[in-house]
Amino acid sequence: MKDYHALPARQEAMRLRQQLLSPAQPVTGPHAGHAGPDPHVYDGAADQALIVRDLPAVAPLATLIDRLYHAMFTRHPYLRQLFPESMDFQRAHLEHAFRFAIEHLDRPAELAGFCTRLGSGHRRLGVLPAHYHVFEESLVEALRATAGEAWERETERAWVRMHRFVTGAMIDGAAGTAREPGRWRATVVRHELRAPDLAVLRLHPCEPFHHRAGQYVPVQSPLLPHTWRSYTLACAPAGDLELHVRCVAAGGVSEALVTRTAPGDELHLGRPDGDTVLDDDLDRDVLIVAGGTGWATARALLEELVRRRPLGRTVHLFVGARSAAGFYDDAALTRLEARAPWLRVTRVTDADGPDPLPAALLRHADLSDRTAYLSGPAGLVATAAALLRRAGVPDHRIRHDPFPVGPGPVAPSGPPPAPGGSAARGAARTAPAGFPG
Ligand SMILES: NC(=O)C1=CN([C@@H]2O[C@H](COP(=O)(O)OP(=O)(O)OC[C@H]3O[C@@H](n4cnc5c(N)ncnc54)[C@H](O)[C@@H]3O)[C@@H](O)[C@H]2O)C=CC1
Repeated sequence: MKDYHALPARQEAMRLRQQLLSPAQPVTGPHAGHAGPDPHVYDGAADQALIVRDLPAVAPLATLIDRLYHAMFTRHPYLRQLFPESMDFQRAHLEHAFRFAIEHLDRPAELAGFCTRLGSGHRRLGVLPAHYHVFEESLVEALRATAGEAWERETERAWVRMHRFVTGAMIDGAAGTAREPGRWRATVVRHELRAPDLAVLRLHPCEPFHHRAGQYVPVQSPLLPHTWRSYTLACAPAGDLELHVRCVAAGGVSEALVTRTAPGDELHLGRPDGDTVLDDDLDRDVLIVAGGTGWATARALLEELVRRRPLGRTVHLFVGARSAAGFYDDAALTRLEARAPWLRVTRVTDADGPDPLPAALLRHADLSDRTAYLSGPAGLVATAAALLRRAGVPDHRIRHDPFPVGPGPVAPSGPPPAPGGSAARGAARTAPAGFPG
């Protein structure tokens, strides 16, 4: 039955992909009719140079994006219903996605890999390949309206090629996962308030759901249609799922999950993602640094380590909270400690002095020869990553999730603008996907 649905979806994706990449595919306006980029020979560096050169003509990107959405919803009003009521988060994400694509255009293989994953994840949003064409028309309209008379058509063609390159990879990603559901349903089976602003939720997936320890998952509550936020799953794969959610602001998904969700409610989950996972071969000691609800990642990794028994290896966990009461899941940590003789735990609170987690790390004699997993507030992750790099840990052995979306300059090449300097390249470090909370 699943195959029955997967086949037409795959055929439709292939047809639209071919159409998008076809030389005969018209682009709106008088300069229509250029070839779309072949992903294998695409000269992203040349397009990047053109786009970056003429970026001031379409700046600020926020205005360009306003015009793009305006054009899209004017031409196709039905598309508005695919988006959340407030478009603020969406606009910020799209701006970040543009910056990310432009910055990575001179590394097409890396960009394509990222977009393939993004496309798989976008299936949960109900995005169809046909929507990408509508988006392209709206993009071109917005570019022309923003740049005015001075607009270079060659630069426009570079934008269109970039868009087609990105969407081609996204369509491939969506087609490659067409056998999976685009989203999963999960029932809340337990909801515990561990602090007035912090809840631990236990979820029972209604369909088979596969993730790896340390990955995050986009979550949608029926209380906020079309709004998704990512949370790290605080468990190794073993049936039910656990989320640790701190409510940071009113009106968002976190508030809905903490204050307005109860057992019996149904949530939607997107495809799990993230590279903060254990290597297949545990070939060196492990260091885990977790602050606040970043403990969710640490707990998942530790559960997996207990299952795999890292013989001959040690694992050192540095876990931090603002105060002793902030160790909201200490019973679980104590249980894990009892089962793991190879585990050493250092608990710190802000009463231990300024920047207690980084300070505790510095006191730890040897940081160099290990694989490190970092999770929690972005400032903490950036500081810890910088300390580890200074201690000689190579980038590919410093694992953490992408930093939250934020504005930044578009640079023609080099690493994404992560706080604390260049970041590990094994995974996307600043990314248009939602940052797990
Ligand atoms: N996969 C991941 O990386 C995950 C990230 N998070 C993020 O973690 C954060 C957790 O927030 P809370 O629980 O409110 O944490 P919190 O603000 O209560 O801080 C927890 C610990 O981190 C330390 N810390 C905070 N900011 C720091 C900084 N700039 N530099 C050095 N140390 C710092 C504190 O001293 C404390 O020990 C949220 O922003 C959430 O989005 C949460 C879960 C998973």
